[in-house]
Amino acid sequence: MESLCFKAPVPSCGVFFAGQALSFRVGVSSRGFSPSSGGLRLGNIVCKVNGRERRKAQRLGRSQEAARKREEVERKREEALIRSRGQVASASDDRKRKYRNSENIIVKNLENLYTSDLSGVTSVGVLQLREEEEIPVGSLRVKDLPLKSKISSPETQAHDAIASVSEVEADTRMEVVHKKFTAAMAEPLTGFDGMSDDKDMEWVEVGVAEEEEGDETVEVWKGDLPPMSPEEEEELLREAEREIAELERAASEGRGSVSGKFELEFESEAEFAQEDEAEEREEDKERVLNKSEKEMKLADLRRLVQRMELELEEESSFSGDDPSSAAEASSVLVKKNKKKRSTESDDGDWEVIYNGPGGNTHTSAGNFKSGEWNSEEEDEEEDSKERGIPAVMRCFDRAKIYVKSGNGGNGVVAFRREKFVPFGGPSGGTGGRGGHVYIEADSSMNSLLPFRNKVHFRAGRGAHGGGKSKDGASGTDITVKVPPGTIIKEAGPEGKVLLELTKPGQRQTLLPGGAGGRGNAAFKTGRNNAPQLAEFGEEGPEMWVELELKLVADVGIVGVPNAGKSTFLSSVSAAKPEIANYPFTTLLPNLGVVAIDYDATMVVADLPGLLEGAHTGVGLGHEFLRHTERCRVLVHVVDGMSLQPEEEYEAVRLELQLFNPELAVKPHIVAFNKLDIPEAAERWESFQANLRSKGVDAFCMSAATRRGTEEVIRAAYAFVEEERINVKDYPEEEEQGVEIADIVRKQRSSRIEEFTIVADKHTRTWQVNGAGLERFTQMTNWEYFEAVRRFQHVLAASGVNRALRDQGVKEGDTVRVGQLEFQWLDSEDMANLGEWKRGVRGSKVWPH
Ligand SMILES: Nc1nc2c(ncn2[C@@H]2O[C@H](COP(=O)(O)OP(=O)(O)OP(=O)(O)O)[C@@H](O)[C@H]2O)c(=O)[nH]1
Ligand SMILES: [Mg+2]
Repeated sequence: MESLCFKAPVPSCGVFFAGQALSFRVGVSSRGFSPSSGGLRLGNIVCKVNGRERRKAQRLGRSQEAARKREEVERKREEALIRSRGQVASASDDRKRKYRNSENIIVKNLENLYTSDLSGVTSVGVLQLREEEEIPVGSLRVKDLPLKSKISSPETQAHDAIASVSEVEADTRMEVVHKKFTAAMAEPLTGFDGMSDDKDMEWVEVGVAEEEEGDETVEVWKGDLPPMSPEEEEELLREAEREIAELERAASEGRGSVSGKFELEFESEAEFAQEDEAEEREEDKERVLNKSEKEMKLADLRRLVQRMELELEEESSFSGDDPSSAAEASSVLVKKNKKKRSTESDDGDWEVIYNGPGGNTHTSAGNFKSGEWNSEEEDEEEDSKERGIPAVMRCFDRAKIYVKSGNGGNGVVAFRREKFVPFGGPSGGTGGRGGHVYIEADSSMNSLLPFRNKVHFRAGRGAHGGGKSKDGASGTDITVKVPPGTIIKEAGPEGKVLLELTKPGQRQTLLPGGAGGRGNAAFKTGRNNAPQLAEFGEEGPEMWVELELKLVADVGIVGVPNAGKSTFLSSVSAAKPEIANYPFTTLLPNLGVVAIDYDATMVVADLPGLLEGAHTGVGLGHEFLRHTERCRVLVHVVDGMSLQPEEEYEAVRLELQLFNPELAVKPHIVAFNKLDIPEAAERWESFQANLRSKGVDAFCMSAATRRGTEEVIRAAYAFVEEERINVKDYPEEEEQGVEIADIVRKQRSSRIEEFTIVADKHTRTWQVNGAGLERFTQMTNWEYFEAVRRFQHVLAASGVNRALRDQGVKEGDTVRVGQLEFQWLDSEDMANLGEWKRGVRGSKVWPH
């Protein structure tokens, strides 16, 4: 918003602030204006200090504060003078009165401006608001600007304005004067064309009314002015003058305040300083107090935590036979898992042992030779704190790894030098290709836990070519071993599935290694029989991939915690999962192979228990249900000791459905467990009847005594067989995945003519994108002149130069191809390449 400023010879000049350039708005909002920062000022002008001045003021610091206080005194004196003129009877804080006062001052000032001798006025200033800092002042400093002819004779105009409104009622008169004034001033402002120097500034006192927040216009107070006789006015003036004189005396003597009608105050600078220091001390004391309080609180908290930890330890040492709630068990769980021990034998076998509550141990074991296994207790603790579940559970079936295939070896420039063989010809060999990254399903692995410790997999780089036409050796390939059932995805939220390894021994190329760079022997042609250029080896691609394990099992055992799932698995297979009488004994899925009739086998997976609300994260959540997705049949073990087995059954079914509707339609067998216990046997009849009414046939068994388990297994096997016939073996899933190696190969063979140009006209940068061109740029060895020339030729032949010219590239613009940046030169003569032409063939020195 533009603002008005005036320059006038100033009949009654107000306070001067040395060196402060201020800008203001007529009718500026009073937002940010606080009475405490200066109170109601003469005329209530709200000003904004421009940035430079504000910074200056900040630098001035304390002296500025002192100056402000001096201004305060001055201001009060001004106020006293005004009041003494009879416009306001007392120095009350009443807002309405203040308002009335300021409005009157506006009119007064405007009238002054019009009626006073403005023959000396040479300019009208317009200042722009810059900083959002408002300070109230009573006077304005304006900038010198050429005054338009319209108000070059302000005397007559002002007289006219006053004359025309003299008959109007007193209260509306203000409005009219104000309007006229604004109209008169509006026009010259449009001619504003800049500001002059500070030294040309002068001061004028112009009142501006305080405006209500958000209100656009200046409010004009309407009402009766308190009538005052000339004698009263004079009396008031004399009184004010007396007090001012007294105040000045007090100030010169360095005394405190002067109490009178206007309650003026004055403090010497020394007093200011003293007061400030006292305040600071007070503040410091407060800070110290707060600090000690905080420390006390912190110590209290620490004690509380220690006590809780002790309690937790006591709690967690309860006997294994004690039944306890799920919540208790899971709270103990995290604590107990800290007692992890992991070992690794020399031949790559690994074993992780968890000391569960009640003295039970859970063991996971496997073999991997590619990865190193180290126990990282502290890391795990931190992880478990972060996510609420032990890291080992999170890392069981998920991992994120980095793979990079090897770079190709560089080609070399060499010539055959042999006695009696002049001009032996080029003999620079080609670099070897970089190593590939393979991925293989290893049946000896059953989790992705090894990837907790080894994340980066890099294949070896190809050896450089040699003289005598020797090609470099290929880089060493590496194989990332994963358990069967692993899905390999691109990292990221929308990562595509790249591969799926389901069968043991299945092996795929994940990333092919970079090609070796050609040596100069490869560039020999009829026209150039002594080429002096070679290529760099191609960089091997790198990427982050996410691994996700879905166990490959024929049968999945589901059910609530403590139903006897692990007991069932142990009774039907040779697997030895942890069995204990508390919920969530099983934290990671266990696999077991069940042999039926000697020749038929099937894999059974025992999964961690499910609770109602698992999909919202209750208990261990339903994360592990992912592993049942590949199962052909589900065995639902129902806890016979449960008070309401039917409801329990329904809850688990619902959780299955919520996780994946496909799971709910999978064939499933209901096995009512713990039939050896009389209470359970009592419930069996009603349970069976209940399920039958729903069309489900339930089995009953006692996993502990192995009674009835065979029937369950046979029923499950029948389903498995049926499914096997329906779906001939595993569907060819690996064919569906996106072969990343194919993508890489395709990119490599992409043509250099296929490119796009992205122009940033602002920075004059041209980005040329194209897989073929980028590969070519990366492989160009800039050490050789011929390579540089070849690059230029390729740019021309591929149409890049023409396309850039068509799009308006100019001399000096930046052109980027892949990772390289060039400057565009219009001349065809290749500028500094001229050096090369002067017979520096074969030099490896760039002509800088
Ligand atoms: N009497 C009797 N007890 C059983 C039977 N099956 C399991 N149990 C007991 O039930 C308790 C829990 O058995 P688990 O096999 O650990 O149960 P789970 O379903 O694997 O439990 P989570 O792994 O915690 O989900 C153990 O104390 C078993 O001894 C059974 O058929 N009869
Ligand atoms: Mg279990």
